[in-house]
Amino acid sequence: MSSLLMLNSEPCQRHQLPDGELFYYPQWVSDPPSLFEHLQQTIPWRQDWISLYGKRHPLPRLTAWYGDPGAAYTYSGIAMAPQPWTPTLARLKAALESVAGVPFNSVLLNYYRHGRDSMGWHSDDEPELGPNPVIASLSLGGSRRFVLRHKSKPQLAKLDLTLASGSLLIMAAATQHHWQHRVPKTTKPVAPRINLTFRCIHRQSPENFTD
Ligand SMILES: O=C(O)CCC(=O)C(=O)O
Ligand SMILES: [Fe+2]
Repeated sequence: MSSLLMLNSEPCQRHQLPDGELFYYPQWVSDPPSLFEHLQQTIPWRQDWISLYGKRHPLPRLTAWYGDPGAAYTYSGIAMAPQPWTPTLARLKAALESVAGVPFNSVLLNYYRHGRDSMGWHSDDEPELGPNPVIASLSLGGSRRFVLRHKSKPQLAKLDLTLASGSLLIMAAATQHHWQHRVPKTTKPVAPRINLTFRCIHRQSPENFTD
């Protein structure tokens, strides 16, 4: 697998958002099609469901969750038990830690099969991610729009990015506190896409609470 993971960290585009910070590396993975195919074929993709007003709906994408034992996480109301790191995901994690300068202990993988798969407006601001989480987002396969909007200043323009195959987007500083993001559906024909978001889940230990 090592040939799949020759990684470049230049050039980097910095987007200094009001109340947030993004770094974008358009070509971070050297051979995106091979890494896409490897993950598409070896990850046990699963269909999750959410309950809305008592009715169950399939999430419009497939997911998988890997991480250190104990990095349990609740995502969109779904409790995710992490699977142990594969060699490929462990290598990606180590390389991303050195670019981002922070440790990661888990990764959420999303598989967008076609343009009707999507992710709605949200922030990655669950308490277990801590106050200013650094999130490293790797994209492979079809390019999709990734849109950000400020939560409390609607006068600020949305930031409309297209995440290319092999790109790395790092979201840092207070971005998750002040901004939401989404991957909208599209009626244009698009190739399947895999996105990986590396995160650090802080365990909620009893000594964190004072009474
Ligand atoms: O697919 C993407 O680019 C975004 C994924 C995302 O926002 C998430 O996993 O929280
Ligand atoms: Fe997100």
